[in-house]
Amino acid sequence: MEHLVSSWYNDRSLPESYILPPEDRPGMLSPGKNIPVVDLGAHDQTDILQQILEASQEFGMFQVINHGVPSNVIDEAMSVFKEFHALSAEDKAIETSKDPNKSCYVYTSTHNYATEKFHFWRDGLFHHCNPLEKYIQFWPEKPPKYREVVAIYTAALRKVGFRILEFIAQGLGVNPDHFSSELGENQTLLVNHYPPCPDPSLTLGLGKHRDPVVINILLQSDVYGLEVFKDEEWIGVEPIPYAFVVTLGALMRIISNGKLKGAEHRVVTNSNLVRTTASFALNPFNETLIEPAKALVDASNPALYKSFSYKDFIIKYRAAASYGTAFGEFLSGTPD
Ligand SMILES: O=C(O)CCC(=O)C(=O)O
Ligand SMILES: [Fe+2]
Repeated sequence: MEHLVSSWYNDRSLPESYILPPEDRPGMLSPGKNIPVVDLGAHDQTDILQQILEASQEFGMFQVINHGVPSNVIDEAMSVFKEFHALSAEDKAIETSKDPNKSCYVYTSTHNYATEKFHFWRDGLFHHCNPLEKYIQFWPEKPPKYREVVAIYTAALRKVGFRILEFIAQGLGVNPDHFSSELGENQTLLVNHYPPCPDPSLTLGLGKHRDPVVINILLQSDVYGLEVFKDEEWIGVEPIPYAFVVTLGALMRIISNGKLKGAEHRVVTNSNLVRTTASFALNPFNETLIEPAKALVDASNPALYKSFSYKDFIIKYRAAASYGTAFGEFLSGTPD
C-alpha cells in the first residue's frame, strides 16, 4: 500500500528498482501498423463474425466501435476512475478494506511486488463485479458516485463481452453459449493508473504479459500506452475515442484447443500525462474447470491441454510471473 506510485512519484527520479534491462525497455514500433477495428453496429452479422474471427486469429486483439455503450456512461466511469486514483493513499486504503475476503483491493506493479525483480509504473484498483448485489457493498464510496456509475458501466460491458464471446464461439464452431455460463460469469474490474513517469525510456507501466482471463474489454483513455507483440514486433494501439480494446486472454488458448491465443501486450509510460485505463475481464469461477471445448476434440484433434481449475491456473500464473522481468512466457505449453 505504501508503495503506490501515485503516493511518491512527484518528488523522485526513477528508482533503480524500476529500471529494466535494456532488452525489456520500450523500443521501436513496427511503423504504420495497427490492430483491426471492428464496427459492432454494422448490419451484416456474418461479416462482423468474420472480422472478429480473423482479428482473433491474427492478433488476439482488436478494437470495437459502435458497441452500444453510451458515451456518457463511458465518460462518467472514466471520471470516477480518475477521481478514485486521485484520492490520498489513506482514503484508498479505507475505501478498499470493506471486504474481509478482499474482493476489492489496491496494489502496485504486479501481484508479486514483494518478489519481482523489477517493478512497473502502475497502480491498480481491483474488484469483483458479478453478482452485483454480492460485491457492490465492498466497492469504494469515494468518489460518492463510484458505485452508481460503475454498476451501470460494468452491466453494459458484460453485455458487450458476452456478445463478442458469442461471435468467437460461433467462429470456433462451438455452441454459441459456450462462454455464457461459468466460463465468463466471474467478472472483474481492474482500474489501472499510470502517473507521469520521470524516465519513460527506462521502464514500463506493465511488462509483456498475457491476461489471465478468458477475454478483457479495455477502456483506454485518450493517452497512448498500450502495445501488442506480433511477429516479433511491437505494434502501438492508437487510442480511438469511446472504443474498447478487446484482448483474448491466456485461457482462450486452452478452451479453443490451440486455435486462438491470448495477445501478448505491454504498457509504456509517458513523462507528462496521467493515464487511466479500465480492464473489465470475463473469467471463470475459481472451481470452474478449464479445458478444450468438447466440440473441438476428436480422434484426429486430440486435446492439447489437460483440464484444471481456474484457481490452479491463477496460482501457476502468478508463480511463473515472479521470475524474469515481466510476467514471463506463461502458457506456451501445458501447465503441469
Ligand atoms: O492499461 C492498459 O492499456 C492495459 C492494461 C493491461 O494490460 C491489463 O490490465 O492487463
Ligand atoms: Fe493486460
